[in-house]
Amino acid sequence: MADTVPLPLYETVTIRMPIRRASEIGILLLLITLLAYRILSLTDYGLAWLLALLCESFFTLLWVATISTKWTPVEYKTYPERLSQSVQELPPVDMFVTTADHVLEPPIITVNTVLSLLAVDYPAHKLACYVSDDGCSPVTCYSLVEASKFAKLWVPFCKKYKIPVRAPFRYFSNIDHTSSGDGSIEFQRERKKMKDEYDELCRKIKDKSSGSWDLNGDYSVFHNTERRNHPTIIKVICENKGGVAEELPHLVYISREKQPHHPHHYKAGAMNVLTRVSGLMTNAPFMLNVDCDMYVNNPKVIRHAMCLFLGSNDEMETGFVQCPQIFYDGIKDDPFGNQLTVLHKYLGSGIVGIQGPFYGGTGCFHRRKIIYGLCPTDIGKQVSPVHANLNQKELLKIYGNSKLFTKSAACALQGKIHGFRFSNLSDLAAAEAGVVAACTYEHGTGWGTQVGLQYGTATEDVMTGLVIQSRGWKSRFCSPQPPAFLGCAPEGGPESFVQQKRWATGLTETLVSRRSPIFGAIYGGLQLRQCVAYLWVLLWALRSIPELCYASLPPYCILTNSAFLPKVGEAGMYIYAALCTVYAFYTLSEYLETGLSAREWWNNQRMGRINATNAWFFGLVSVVLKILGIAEPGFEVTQKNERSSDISDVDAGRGKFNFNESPIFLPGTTLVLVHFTAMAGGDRTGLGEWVFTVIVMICFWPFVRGLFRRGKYGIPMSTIYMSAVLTFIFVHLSKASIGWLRL
Ligand SMILES: O=c1ccn([C@@H]2O[C@H](COP(=O)(O)OP(=O)(O)O[C@H]3O[C@H](CO)[C@@H](O)[C@H](O)[C@H]3O)[C@@H](O)[C@H]2O)c(=O)[nH]1
Ligand SMILES: [Mn+2]
Repeated sequence: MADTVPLPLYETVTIRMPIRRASEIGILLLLITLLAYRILSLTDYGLAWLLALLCESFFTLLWVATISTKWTPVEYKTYPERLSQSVQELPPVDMFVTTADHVLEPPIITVNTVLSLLAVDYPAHKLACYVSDDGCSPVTCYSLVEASKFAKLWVPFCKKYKIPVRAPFRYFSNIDHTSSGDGSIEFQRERKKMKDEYDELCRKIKDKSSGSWDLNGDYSVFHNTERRNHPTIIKVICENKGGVAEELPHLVYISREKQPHHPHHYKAGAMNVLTRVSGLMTNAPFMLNVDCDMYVNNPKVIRHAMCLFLGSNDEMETGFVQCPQIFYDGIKDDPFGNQLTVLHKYLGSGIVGIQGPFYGGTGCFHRRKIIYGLCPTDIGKQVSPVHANLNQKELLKIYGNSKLFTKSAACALQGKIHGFRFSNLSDLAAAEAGVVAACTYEHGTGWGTQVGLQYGTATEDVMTGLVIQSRGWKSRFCSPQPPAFLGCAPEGGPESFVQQKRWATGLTETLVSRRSPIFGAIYGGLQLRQCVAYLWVLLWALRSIPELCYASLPPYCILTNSAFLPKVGEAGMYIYAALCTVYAFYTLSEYLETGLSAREWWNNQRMGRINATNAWFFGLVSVVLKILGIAEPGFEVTQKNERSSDISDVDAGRGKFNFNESPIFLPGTTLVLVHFTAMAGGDRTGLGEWVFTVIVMICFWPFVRGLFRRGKYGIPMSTIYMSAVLTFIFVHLSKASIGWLRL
């Protein structure tokens, strides 16, 4: 019988969107026509006209970057059921979960993520789950110990009945999981038992979280520890000693050493410790990284990712595999614009079609050797690939002073899957793992620069992905149905801003660093269009300047009786109106095509303006302060809430815009006050400026309302006073500028 060729593990699907492309070019032509019109009539108008020209030039460049990024969208279809024909043995995977604060990130959320990982549909003896706790919390550790006991019942139950969602809080919530189980009496009985056991687990965790408890026995190591000052604590909670596929994967708790004056590099530092400890313990060739709030929603996810890794002949094609970030229990119509559905769909699939998706920090599978700094050109070489011909001494310098670890790293770099593996995790935990988790271990080594996740940015994910792609690696996107992972998006208000500000800070830090995509494209292996795609994202914070400026032009014009828009009846007005109309329909159609509402489109447009002028602006400010050496930006963790879908949005007040004392709300409040002042006491000017003012006011409606409310839904008086002062200065300067310009 002739050998049958195994079917491909994945297919590449090119998405064609001719109408979209035509509209994108149409918008570009309108933008260019508008710029030309502005330049030709520059001498007839004043300062406002020139500022508008500068802002619109910036927007046009961004649009060019948008078109380039969206131009060749691609999708992958994976076939995990074909793996058994093509692959003799599935490779091991080390799974990392990071948590940082048991108050902001309640342990039950981390527990659910861990349970969903332990229960994935993959041979258990090929898996190990490592949890990093930057909060050094005995409650988190206790929760994991209790969770591992529950897992002994939960995992077999999930596998026996092919439960579709293996995070218990979701499975037991009111969401319809009718397809699960076989409906038999036996199933009903077991399900009831699971539910009782899970409730008991929740109760135990809640008890420990609410009261103080005697830290004795297993938990005495947490005695006298502080978040920022404690020795390394490593606990092997569960060990699959016999290497049995049907048992549970290893589960290890790690709280790395912290000392007050040692930088710990936030999540990147935690991930690097996880990489090293797991390198000593299991050294799997693939590593999966999830945030504590991102549970596995598709139990076959590792198999889907393996289709992409193992299905292509060239390793260079799949340096890492990223799954989309999708959020559960999003608020209806996405009032805070933080679900990013449309952004991921259109811009995301465009990037997938260039050099592959960015590393998004969670839901990502890496080849271990890539995190160790391997370049695609060095695959298969015997020596360390960071620089060719490294001897043991130089290796120790890059990877740190642990011979055992460098040995394990050398195995990983050379692609020897089982080259190095300890049989007894617990013995090892006491010794070498403690060494590599110490806070001084990285001193003078390549961690955070040459190897591991990158330091020096609040968005270590984007920068690390950029460094990998600058070395010439490509990445792949894994988007199975149902979605691979689901996570928490901030509830809105201040938290959402904190996150946007952190991202804007981190992206700007990356932009101005020596890792900048521009260098990556000139000196490294970053493709030109990939570089443009990175720039599109990294320019977020800088966008705040033209956005603020553009939004201030109408009140400026009303106050000074000047114009930044063509008058009604002039040719320029038609260009401008056509541009706005086509752009609005183009963006609206993206939402409707994705199955989202027009309301969501509007909410996202509005939040786009609000985020850019407030959170992104402060992101920029924090980078400027960092460069001036005044303040170092940190990593503010966002609050996660355990929700179940039966909370109604209205009851919980979700979706309502709330404020706090943070200066982040200053620009928005000032803009609104400036517009009010202009409307009340401005000179006459063109219709366009007035229409624009009304549009800005509608965009910033949450701020307008916030002015007249008190409590958490109102803008604090201190912010309003500050904004009033800024408004006074703006009005004064605007009036004064008339005189200056005449001189
Ligand atoms: O000192 C720290 C700070 C944070 N974290 C963890 O980092 C993850 C992300 O923190 P979160 O507050 O949820 O931030 P998000 O903005 O939701 O995270 C996105 O953006 C981050 C970069 O800003 C990436 O690190 C994340 O992977 C990505 O999901 C969480 O698991 C935290 O526990 C740590 O382990 N140590
Ligand atoms: Mn998060």
